[in-house]
Amino acid sequence: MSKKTIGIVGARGHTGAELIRLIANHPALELAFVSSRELDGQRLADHNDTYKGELRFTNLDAEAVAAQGMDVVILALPNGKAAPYVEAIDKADKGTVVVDLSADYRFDERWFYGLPELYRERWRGEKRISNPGCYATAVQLSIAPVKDLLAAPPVSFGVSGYSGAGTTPSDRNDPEKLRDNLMPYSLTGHMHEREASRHLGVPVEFMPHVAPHFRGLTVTTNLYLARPMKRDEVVARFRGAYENEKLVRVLDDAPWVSRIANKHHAEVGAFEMSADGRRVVVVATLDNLLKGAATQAMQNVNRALGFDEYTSIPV
Ligand SMILES: NC(=O)C1=CN([C@@H]2O[C@H](COP(=O)(O)OP(=O)(O)OC[C@H]3O[C@@H](n4cnc5c(N)ncnc54)[C@H](OP(=O)(O)O)[C@@H]3O)[C@@H](O)[C@H]2O)C=CC1
Ligand SMILES: CC(=O)N[C@@H](CCC(=O)OP(=O)(O)O)C(=O)O
Repeated sequence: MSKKTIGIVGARGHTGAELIRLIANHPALELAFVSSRELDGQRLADHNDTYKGELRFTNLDAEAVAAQGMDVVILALPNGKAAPYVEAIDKADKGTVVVDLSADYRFDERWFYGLPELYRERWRGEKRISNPGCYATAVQLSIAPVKDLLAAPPVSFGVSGYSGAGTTPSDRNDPEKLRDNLMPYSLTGHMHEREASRHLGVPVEFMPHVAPHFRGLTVTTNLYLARPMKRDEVVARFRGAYENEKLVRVLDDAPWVSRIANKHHAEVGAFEMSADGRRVVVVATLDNLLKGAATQAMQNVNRALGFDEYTSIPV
C-alpha cells in the first residue's frame, strides 16, 4: 500500500517536534515536508531524535504549502496565523485534510472539533479539523460524564507547564520569571473557557496558571451537583464514560502531573465529595504537548484517513 503524504507547517515548535516523532513511527504516513523559517535548509534528523531520514526543513509560504498536494497538512503555528494556509489549500482543491492545532477554527461550524473521546460520533467526513486546546481537553474530560447533573457552572483551576506557552519568548515561558513561582493569567475569559463552554454546552469558569515545570498540566474542577450523590455513583459515571477509551484512564486517587509527562493519555481522578454529597472535586492531568496537542492531532489524522485511531500512538 502506498503511504499517505503529510506535511507540517510550524515544524520547529514544541508540538511540531512531537508530531514528527509520532509520524516517524507511523507505518502508513510519509513525512513529506517540514516547514520552518528559522531552520530552513537544516537536516531534520539533526533536530529530532526519532526521525532517521534525509528530509530538511524548508520555508514554505501558503501557496507553496498548497501546491505540495499533500494528503494531510498539519498547521502547528501560533494563534492567528492559519488563515492564509487554509485559504490557499481550499483554493488548490486537492482533497487535502487540514488539522489545525491553533485556536483559529475551534468556533467555526464548518470545522470538526476533534476531541474524539467526546465527539467522534459527530464527525461527518469533514476534511477541516480543529484540534482542541490542551486545558480545554482536560476541562471537558473532567465534566462531560456528569454534565447533566450540575447545579451550577463548574469552576476549573488549571496549572500548566511552560511548554504550553510555545517558543515565542514571553513571561509565561521564561524559566527565570517562573522559578519558585506560580503565574496566574487570563483569569476570566481565557480562550479555553469559551471553547470548553461552547463544545460541552455548559458554561465553565476557568482560571489558568503556569508553573516552572516544562510539560504536563493539571486541572482541578469543582462541581456542584443538583442532588446529593454517593462517590461510587460519580465514579461509576466516569468509569462508564471512559471504559473503552485507550487514552483516558480513570483513577481512584488524584493524578499527579509528574507522572503524565511524555505519556499519551489523560488521567482523571480524585472524585472527592463534600460531606453533604452535593459537591465533587475532579482532578485531570495530561501532557499538553501530547494528548493536549500532537497525540490528539494524530488521532484526528488517523480517523480522517480511515486508519485505526491509535495507529503510531503508544497506548
Ligand atoms: N504548546 C502546547 O502545549 C500547545 C499548543 N497548541 C497550539 O499549537 C500551536 C503550536 O504551538 P507550539 O508548538 O507550542 O508553538 P511554538 O511557538 O513552539 O512553535 C510555533 C511554530 O510556528 C512557526 N511560526 C511562528 N510564527 C510564524 C509565522 N508568523 N508564520 C509561519 N510560521 C511561524 C515557528 O517556526 P519558525 O519561526 O521557524 O517558522 C514554529 O515552528 C499554537 O497555536 C498553540 O496554541 C495547542 C495545544 C497545546
Ligand atoms: C501556559 C500557556 O500559555 N498555555 C497556553 C495554552 C496552550 C494551548 O493549548 O493553546 P491554544 O489554545 O492557543 O492552542 C495559553 O494559555 O494560551
